[in-house]
Amino acid sequence: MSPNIIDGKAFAAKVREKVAEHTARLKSEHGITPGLAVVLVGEDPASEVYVRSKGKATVEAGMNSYEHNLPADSSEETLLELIDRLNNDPDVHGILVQLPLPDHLDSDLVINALDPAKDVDGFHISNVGLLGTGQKSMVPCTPLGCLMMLREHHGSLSGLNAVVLGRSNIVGKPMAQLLLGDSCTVTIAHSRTRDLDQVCRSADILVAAVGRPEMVPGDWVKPGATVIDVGINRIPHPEKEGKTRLVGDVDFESAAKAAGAITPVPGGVGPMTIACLLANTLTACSRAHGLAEPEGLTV
Ligand SMILES: Nc1nc2c(c(=O)[nH]1)N[C@@H](CN(C=O)c1ccc(C(=O)N[C@@H](CCC(=O)O)C(=O)O)cc1)CN2
Repeated sequence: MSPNIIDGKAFAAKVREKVAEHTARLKSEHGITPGLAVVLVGEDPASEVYVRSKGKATVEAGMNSYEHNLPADSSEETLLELIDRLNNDPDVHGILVQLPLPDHLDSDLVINALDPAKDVDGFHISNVGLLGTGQKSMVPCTPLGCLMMLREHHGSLSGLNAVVLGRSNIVGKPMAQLLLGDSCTVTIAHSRTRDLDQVCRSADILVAAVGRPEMVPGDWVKPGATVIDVGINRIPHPEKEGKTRLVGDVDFESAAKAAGAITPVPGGVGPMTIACLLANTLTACSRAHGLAEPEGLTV
């Protein structure tokens, strides 16, 4: 791998190894096995793949995995009943509802029905508020993974100009909070931002999370900047008819020439999302049992 590429796959493998070591210790010293319940509603093919990967990674880390697949036309009541059961199950330390949910279900209502202590996605309004006020919370997996990679690459982030392109509740907003927590000067930019190219060019750290394929060209990247590409976009393959190819929100080829460091897609942020889900499950389990939290696996 080229020297300026941040290898998310390798980084995620290290996080997963650390989680597995801590999990083994929890078992041998305390007789506790962390458990993660993943709820999937419907048959969205991408979501099915992610849920399978999460289950596999959970078992590989030595944790218990509980998968709940509900039909696409499930009622809100059915889903809320399941969440209530999982909230009250002492063997379940983490609960995740795979997104997006089918349109007839209110995602905010469903997420806010989770016990915040088991909300390993960090999407519950209590966790959002705790993160925003700098208190101990469950931290959303994708931004947490980005922060871990940035800390590893830079050491201290203090005083750096960070631009987060995208304002979603899942990535953009929590990412900005985390960078602020590490004393960056943070700008949240979006589709309505004026002179977006210049704003991006001011960034020492540029996090692209807009969900628009290859939207950020190389000449928006300040020479030497660190670029974190959160985008996962499937576009038609240029050479293979009927096939698709995965690209980020950044035009990798041109951006890699300007950047001091850059995450690729695939193999960058994506694998860290699942690694951080395991880290959050371990954190939730340790907190539930009043045990010391594993170091370096949360903020
Ligand atoms: N409840 C949640 N729903 C969703 C989340 C989430 O964090 N919580 N994030 C995304 C999907 N996601 C996990 O759920 C996810 C996306 C991508 C990857 C990943 O490893 N991507 C690979 C490429 C995989 C491929 O070939 O398709 C990569 O980038 O290298 C992991 C998890 C939406 N829903």
